[in-house]
Amino acid sequence: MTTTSTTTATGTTPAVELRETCLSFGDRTLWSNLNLAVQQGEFLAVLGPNGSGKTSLLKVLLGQLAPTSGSVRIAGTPARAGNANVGYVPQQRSLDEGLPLRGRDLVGLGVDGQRWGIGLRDRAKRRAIVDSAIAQVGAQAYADSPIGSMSGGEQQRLRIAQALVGDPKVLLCDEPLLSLDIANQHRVSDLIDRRRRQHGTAVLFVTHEINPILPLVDRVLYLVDGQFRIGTPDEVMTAEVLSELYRTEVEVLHVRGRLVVVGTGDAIDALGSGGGPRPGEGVHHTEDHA
Ligand SMILES: Nc1ncnc2c1ncn2[C@@H]1O[C@H](COP(=O)(O)OP(=O)(O)OP(=O)(O)O)[C@@H](O)[C@H]1O
Repeated sequence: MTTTSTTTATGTTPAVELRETCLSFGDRTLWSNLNLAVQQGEFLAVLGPNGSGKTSLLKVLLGQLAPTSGSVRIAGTPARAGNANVGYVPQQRSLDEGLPLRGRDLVGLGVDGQRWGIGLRDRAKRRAIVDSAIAQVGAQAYADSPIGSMSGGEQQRLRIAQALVGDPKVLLCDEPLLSLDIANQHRVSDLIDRRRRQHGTAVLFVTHEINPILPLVDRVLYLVDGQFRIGTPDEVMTAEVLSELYRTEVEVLHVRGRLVVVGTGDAIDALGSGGGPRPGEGVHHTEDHA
């Protein structure tokens, strides 16, 4: 296993670095020989069909899952659970309406779980940190309301505030736009984009839909059935590359600045890729969530 971290041409340590990483469950390999350095402020979209290992990759970076082999570093140190350098926006679950938790309490959980402690003398500092995180996502108007009474978009902004409250170097987002309308998709993705530009936070953004974030994406990691490709959207989102990955003929159309990926459901099912796209989705990336 590698023990040292590389530096880039500009002398900075990558925010995320995987070297010769492999993840297997039993005889199923999700990926192997994965080499990836994500730089500070870089926006990496992680794409792939259901079951291809996107969430598992985030779990490896969170230190919740050990890779089968290879090394995983966050800001130069081995990945480990509870790392203050990592902020995490989990897959959206709708929060229980009866949950006795205000928006600011949810954000505060991010403080308590990180480096700040909860002693009495820290209260003023803690409040200032939480207020600042709430302001950064523009959630002041509803931060004192019960979380269960908020809309999906409002809840999602507060989840992002929770993930950012410890000022992490890496932000991991698991389908953060799911079930949001287009206006809220834009608000949430703009927030994340502003953060990485202003603070140099690296973003790994798992999604089934690249179009809502296409203008923000520096590179794509596309996982399919044990294979992967890494490159700019122009390099990876091509008929040639995706047909090779999916092992079937896939077309990529450019329609009014959007990418439309077309394949047949039958052919995708035939891949046996641990699930494939959801019923009726084809190869996905076809429409925004409306
Ligand atoms: N702890 C585990 N033990 C065994 N198999 C697992 C474990 N965790 C995940 N898997 C399997 O690994 C595969 C990848 O799961 P993962 O959740 O990473 O996929 P995904 O790409 O995020 O899928 P989706 O798009 O549906 O969220 C799945 O087939 C899953 O059942």
